[in-house]
Amino acid sequence: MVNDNPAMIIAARGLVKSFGPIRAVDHIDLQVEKGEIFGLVGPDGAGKTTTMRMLATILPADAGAISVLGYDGRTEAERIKEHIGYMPQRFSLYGDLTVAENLEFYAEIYEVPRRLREQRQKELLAWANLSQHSYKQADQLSGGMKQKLALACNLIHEPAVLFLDEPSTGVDPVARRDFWRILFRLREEGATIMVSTPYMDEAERCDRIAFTYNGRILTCGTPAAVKNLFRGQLLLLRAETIAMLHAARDYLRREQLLADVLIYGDALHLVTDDALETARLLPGLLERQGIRVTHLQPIPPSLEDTFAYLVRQAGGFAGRESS
Ligand SMILES: Nc1ncnc2c1ncn2[C@@H]1O[C@H](COP(=O)(O)OP(=O)(O)OP(=O)(O)O)[C@@H](O)[C@H]1O
Repeated sequence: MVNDNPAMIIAARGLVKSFGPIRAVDHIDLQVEKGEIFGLVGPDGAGKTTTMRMLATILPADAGAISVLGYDGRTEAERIKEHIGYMPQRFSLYGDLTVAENLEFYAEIYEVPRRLREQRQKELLAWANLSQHSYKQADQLSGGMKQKLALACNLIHEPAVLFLDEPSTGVDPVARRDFWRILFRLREEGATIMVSTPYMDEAERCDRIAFTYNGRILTCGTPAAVKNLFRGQLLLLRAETIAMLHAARDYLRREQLLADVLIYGDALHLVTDDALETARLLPGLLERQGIRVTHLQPIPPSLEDTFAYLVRQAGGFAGRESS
């Protein structure tokens, strides 16, 4: 039995999916409790979309078992579809239809009884702050409004479980915060939400996360518990110029003086066994390479540092170069 714990709203065991030679999902197990916001977190190509599509019963798995709301993914996919909302990465709003017409369209798709539609649409428009825009064509909305309308379309049938695939991609930070406020409200109302994201600030907002990489789950837990897995000490380093920062990264990587060297915007994160000793020796060492250090201090690990650490432990490279 894939789900022997009734508190688990979403459960997967041994999920596998390949596309030709590519193993997109490689034996994934996960369990999501009622009322959780659960994040599938990882870089492009990690397998988040494929996992979510299997859980939403849109894509058959090659192997493994799924249960959503106690329904079996193999034999009761139609029941699952009735009770979930699934918002794919490129969710189709109809640009030439108005906001209200889009909601009506999805009410039809989700077979919401006609007598309930008007009331639900009104509530959702108010709830998403879109009431004054209901006459506008979807194409005329801002990115954040489009995203809220897309979410509203997926809530028209009042699903108990929501699958949101990278809902914040391409949305500005203010709209993203706004969107998360809506997700928190949905959680309060009892919804269970699975959201995929490559962004660590979004991962921090989840109740629990699963770090995904190369089709596998590296670890799963609360953001705080996941950060606790980091081993080593971290230093943040800034240099006089960005060119010097890059030179420092190249030098430290070449000489393999540290466990890891990652660039984060205008700073390096240095992973070391002994932060004090590294901080004592490094400025002089870099000075001799013509690199002037302006800032060097110990910092606690972020989720991003922990992800890079876990990928390293798994023998991979997180590939984070956000400079
Ligand atoms: N229909 C498909 N045909 C062939 N390969 C696919 C298909 N769908 C996904 N893949 C491959 O499977 C792997 C996982 O892709 P997936 O889209 O699940 O990852 P992701 O973590 O959601 O990343 P992204 O954010 O880029 O969508 C990738 O290597 C991808 O190229």
